[in-house]
Amino acid sequence: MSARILDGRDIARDIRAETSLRVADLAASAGVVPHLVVILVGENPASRVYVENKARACAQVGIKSTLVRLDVGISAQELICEIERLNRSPDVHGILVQLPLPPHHDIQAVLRTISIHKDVDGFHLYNVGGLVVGKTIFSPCTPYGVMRMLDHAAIPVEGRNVTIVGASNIVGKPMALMMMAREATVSVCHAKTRDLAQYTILADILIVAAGVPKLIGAQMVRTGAAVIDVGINRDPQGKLQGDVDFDAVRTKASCITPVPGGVGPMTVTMLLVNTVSAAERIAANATMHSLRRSDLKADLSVQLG
Ligand SMILES: NC(=O)C1=CN([C@@H]2O[C@H](COP(=O)(O)OP(=O)(O)OC[C@H]3O[C@@H](n4cnc5c(N)ncnc54)[C@H](OP(=O)(O)O)[C@@H]3O)[C@@H](O)[C@H]2O)C=CC1
Ligand SMILES: Nc1nc(=O)c2c([nH]1)NC[C@@H]1CN(c3ccc(C(=O)N[C@@H](CCC(=O)O)C(=O)O)cc3)C=[N+]21
Ligand SMILES: [Mg+2]
Repeated sequence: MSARILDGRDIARDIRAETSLRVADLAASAGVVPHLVVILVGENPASRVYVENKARACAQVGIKSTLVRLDVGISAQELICEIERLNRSPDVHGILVQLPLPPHHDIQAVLRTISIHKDVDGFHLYNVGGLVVGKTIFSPCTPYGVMRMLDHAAIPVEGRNVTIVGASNIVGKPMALMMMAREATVSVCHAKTRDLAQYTILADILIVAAGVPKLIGAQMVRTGAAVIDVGINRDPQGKLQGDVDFDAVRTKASCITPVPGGVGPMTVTMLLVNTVSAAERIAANATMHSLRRSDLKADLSVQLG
């Protein structure tokens, strides 16, 4: 068997085309251009690549994007002030703080400062909690992108065994919650899991987000499984690879995502989708209540919260 390749760039292209139409509608109906602000603290080279990808993708669909670069030594107070300024700005619809942050910042405290209505990463405590009870405003982009890939490929989720390798706040845990919401049977593995293979071999859908090259070999995969590789690992030559031994596993899986060109482009695309949704929600609310600019923030929390 040779697995069908799930092409994230191809699926992303279709979703971006729909997203461009939503951007055009919003301009026509409300005169609003969706605007994403990305905050980058310090000089992490990997973060720079991602941030550039995001800016390029925004431009493609007509979303305005602004990069706010802050010095690595910025204080927690200054960072929080900057976020509060963006929360109040009526022409900003999405705010993303690129992770990781320098170690002297309390990431949860920073993320909680972002208005829940502009939290296009879905990382605010409110949106994380919303995932548990089925009431999020924004779903986190990577797990949301994985769901959209599976749906696009008509891979059923309900009642299936889903194993997730990796339990981070930004990928593994929200992925597990989204899979539970779709009535999958979910196992979540992490670095302390004993005998990883006994869980991976059960999976109808195996999702890997550990950051360990070639963690998953063919012998760990059930024949006919769908294998989703979230991992991004850069070798010393700068070449990207995932967490799955692609050449070995593709002979056993029924479908598999490549790296690059799999989940990565979907993540960026879901950020675009969330940013347009944010702009649509804010524009609708502004129209409904004819808000004065200075009242925007307070009113949103009452009317939409
Ligand atoms: N394609 C995309 O769009 C994105 C890709 N990524 C990539 O996905 C990977 C994971 O990212 P992220 O979740 O942020 O990473 P983290 O480092 O925050 O989390 C990694 C998780 O994997 C677990 N883990 C580490 N080693 C093993 C192992 N040998 N066996 C089983 N589990 C293990 C860790 O366990 P423990 O909790 O016990 O430490 C942890 O839960 C990275 O390669 C990252 O670059 C991330 C975001 C988006
Ligand atoms: N606040 C925040 N939100 C994030 O969503 C976030 C973050 N911080 N920190 C880092 C991780 C990582 N991440 C990726 C995004 C795009 C690709 C991507 O586009 N990958 C391309 C290749 C990119 C390349 O060439 O390096 C691909 O897989 O084809 C990968 C990884 C988002 N993250
Ligand atoms: Mg197509």
